[in-house]
Amino acid sequence: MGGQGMETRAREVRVIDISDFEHRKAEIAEALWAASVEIGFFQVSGHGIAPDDISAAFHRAEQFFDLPRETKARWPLARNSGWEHKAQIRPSTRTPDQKESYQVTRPRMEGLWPGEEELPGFKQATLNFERQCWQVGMKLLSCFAYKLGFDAEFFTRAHNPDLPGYQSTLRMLHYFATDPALKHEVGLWRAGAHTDFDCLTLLFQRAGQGGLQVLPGKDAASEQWTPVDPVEGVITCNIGDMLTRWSDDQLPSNFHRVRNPLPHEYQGARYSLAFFCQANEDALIEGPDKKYPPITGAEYLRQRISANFSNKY
Ligand SMILES: O=C(O)CCC(=O)C(=O)O
Ligand SMILES: [Fe+2]
Repeated sequence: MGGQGMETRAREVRVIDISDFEHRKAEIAEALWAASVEIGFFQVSGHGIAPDDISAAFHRAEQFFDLPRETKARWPLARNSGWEHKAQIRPSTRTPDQKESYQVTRPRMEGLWPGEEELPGFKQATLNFERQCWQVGMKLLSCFAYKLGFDAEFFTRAHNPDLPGYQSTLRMLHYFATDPALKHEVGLWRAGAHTDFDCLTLLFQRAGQGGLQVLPGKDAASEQWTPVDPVEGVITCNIGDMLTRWSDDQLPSNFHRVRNPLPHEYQGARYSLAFFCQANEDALIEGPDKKYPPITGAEYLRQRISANFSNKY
C-alpha cells in the first residue's frame, strides 16, 4: 500500500448535481448510491455553497498557516481539534504526512482559537463555513438514510451540532511545496494511503493542486489508483468507515492518498479543506440488518484512531 502503484483513468469519479434537492431527492439518492458502491467517491455540484464562501475559506486557511510556528504551537492538536505539523504517521507509509493541519470540532475548541488580534473574524467565519458544510453533509446523508430504510432525519439527529457530544470536524490542510531535486523527499507522501473514519467526508480542492487518488476496493490487488481531479466549485465526497459499518458493509470506504507532484507538475503548496461527518459520541451505530453489534460514535472513533495512530487522539 505504501508503494507508488499505477494511475488509471479507467474509472470515473462522477459529478452529481444536487440542485433542486427537495424535488429530485429520489433520483439524487440513486445516483449517490450507485457512485458510492462503484468507487466510494463522487463529486457534487449544485450544493448551494457560494464560490465566494469557498474562496474565503481557503483564504482563511492560508492566513492561518502563515502565522508563525510558535503561535500555531499554542493550539496543539487533541481529539480532532487544534494544530499539528508533520505529526500524522500512516501505517501504510510509516512516514509523516508532509503537511500541517488545523481542526475544528465545535465542543472542543476552548483555548484553540486564534484571537481577534491575530486573525480578526476568523473564528466566526470558520464556524459559519463549518455549518454550511454540515448542511450539505446532512442532505447527502439523508439520501443514504433513504436508501438504507432509515427516516430522512436519521443521520441529522446522529450528527446534532447543538449537543456536547458533537464530533464532526472541519479540517484545514496545508501540504508543503516540494522540490523534486531534494532526494530526501523521494518516497514521502503528502498524505499516505488511508481510509477515513467518519460517515462521509466533504473535500474542497483547488484547481491546479491535484494529487488525490483513490484505490477502489475492486482494484486493490492491482494497485490501480484513480485520480480525483480538483474541479473548482464541486465538493469531492467519500464514504468513511463509520458508514460502511452503519450500512452493514453495503457502502465501501476506500483507500485514498495524496501523492507528491510529478517533476513536470506544479511544485507549490497544496491547500484543501475537509469536513468529516462523524456521528455524535452517543449515537448508536447499528445497520439495518444488524450485521455488527451496536457501538457508540465515541467508542467507534476511539477504536479506529488508537488502532491507526497509537493513541494520537
Ligand atoms: O487533502 C486531500 O485532498 C485529502 C485529505 C484526506 O484524505 C484526509 O484528510 O482525510
Ligand atoms: Fe482522507
